[in-house]
Amino acid sequence: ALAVPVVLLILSTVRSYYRLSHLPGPFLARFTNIPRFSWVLSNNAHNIHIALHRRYGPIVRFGPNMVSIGDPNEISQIYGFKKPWLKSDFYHALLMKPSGKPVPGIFAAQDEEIHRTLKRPVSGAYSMSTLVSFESYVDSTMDVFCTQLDARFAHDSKICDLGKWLQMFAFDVIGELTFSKRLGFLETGEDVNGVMGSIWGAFKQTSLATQMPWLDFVWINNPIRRFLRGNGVSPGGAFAMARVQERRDLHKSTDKNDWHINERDFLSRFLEIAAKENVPPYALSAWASSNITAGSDTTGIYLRTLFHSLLTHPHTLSKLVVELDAAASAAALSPLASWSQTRSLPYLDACIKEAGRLHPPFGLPYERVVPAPGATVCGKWLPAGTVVGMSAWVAHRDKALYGEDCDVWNPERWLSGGEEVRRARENGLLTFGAGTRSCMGKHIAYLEMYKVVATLLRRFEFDLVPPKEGGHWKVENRWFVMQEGLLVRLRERKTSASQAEKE
Ligand code: HEM
Repeated sequence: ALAVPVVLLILSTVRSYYRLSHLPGPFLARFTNIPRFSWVLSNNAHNIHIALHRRYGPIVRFGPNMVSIGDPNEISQIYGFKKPWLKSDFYHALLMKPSGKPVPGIFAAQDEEIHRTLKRPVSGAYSMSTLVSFESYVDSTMDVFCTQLDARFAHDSKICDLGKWLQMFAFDVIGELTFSKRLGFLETGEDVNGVMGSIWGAFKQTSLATQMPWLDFVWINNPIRRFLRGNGVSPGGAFAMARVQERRDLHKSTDKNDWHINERDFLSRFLEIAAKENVPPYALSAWASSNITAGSDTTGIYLRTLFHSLLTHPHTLSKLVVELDAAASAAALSPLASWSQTRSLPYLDACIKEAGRLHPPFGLPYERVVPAPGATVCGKWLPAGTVVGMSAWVAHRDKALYGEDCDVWNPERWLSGGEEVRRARENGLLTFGAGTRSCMGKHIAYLEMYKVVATLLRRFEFDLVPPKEGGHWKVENRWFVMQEGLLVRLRERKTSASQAEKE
């Protein structure tokens, strides 16, 4: 009786082996997903992926049905706007399943119809033109951030875990923008209710399931394990839903017929849309929680890379500080830097681009499915149904595009080479994804980052704490490429502006 399934298994393995046998790659990966699962388990998948592409070339077979692409020229075919290729089952593993059943979300939706239904009504809220209306929320959080750094660390040589504080800033900004309420991390200096810890804990498991989506059923979301651990909503989701309820109660208790209870935060926009338009019941929670999960850690990781790179390359830090000081002396940069002021600082812009290139926050390929009848990618035919993906880490280390020194921090690369080269380099960036499913929060993330980097570097001086005092820089890839060990000592800078303010 066992013979039939065994024969079927052998036949299907042989068939899947031959479907893509014309592609190079590690031998075992032709038969099983275990290698790519183990790369993620090692916390170092991004570096393994880069090494494999350097060995085998721009197209590498990562699994029986998974192919990784490294050539930035293929971005438009795979992710383009014309006929977008659908997201693979990688994303199924990421869907929230509070009671076992997946709840659709903008980020992870595989079905184009569901994605459109969720995205269309709210996309205007994320556009460049809406951005300025969110600026005051970033300002109020930056103000708290600076006050806390000043009070806790600037007056003695106490060690500050700047990496943790940048992450807390990124979460609190999103709380402000979305709900007009910070999560309270900056005020307390702590991960209130374990929101940050629980997201990272979940990613440690789901990142593994993305490589073998059936694991999600047999292990992570196995009904027996779920029963044992209880259903429960994540602390981040609970925070979001509590804010929605609060706002609804407030709305009921006022006679106002609109949702503009306090300015125009995201929640007021979401509730207004949900009241006017015919949207599915899960839409509101999908919108309210996606800002926290997609927009907080990502921005925190990006900021850590930026500060770590500047502090380990002091000549680039000095150059940036000179640019900021010159702008301030020309009255073109306020103590709480404004978005419009920071947009005209070319070296700041180059540093921000370079941080996103060198250490993109997402560290696994963005997987898509080749549509019928198949497609030629990097000169090789891929039959319909093949899963292909590009990792930003691999694409951003394309030597032909970014230069021989692409493994190291060099903001100057964004200021040299002429307009055409710069444009091609920008188009090769996958930091925020590409095409129809690219990041909706990109402008918001830039708004936060340009402002906070300029503000902090004008106000404080930072010294890295050396490894012998605990400053061990450590990077762990579980889809988010998290860092640890950005420890600093800081003090207020004696700029002419701060002197004048004191006098
Ligand atoms: C530096 C910070 C950020 C980075 C690096 C980043 C990166 C990305 C990437 C790579 C994707 C596409 C992933 C894929 O194709 O699988 C994405 C999608 C998305 N991001 Fe971001 N993101 C950032 C900040 C934000 C912020 C601040 C928000 C919200 C306020 C946000 C909301 C979203 C949403 C809703 C999507 C799904 C879009 C769709 O599928 O249509 N992100 N992000």
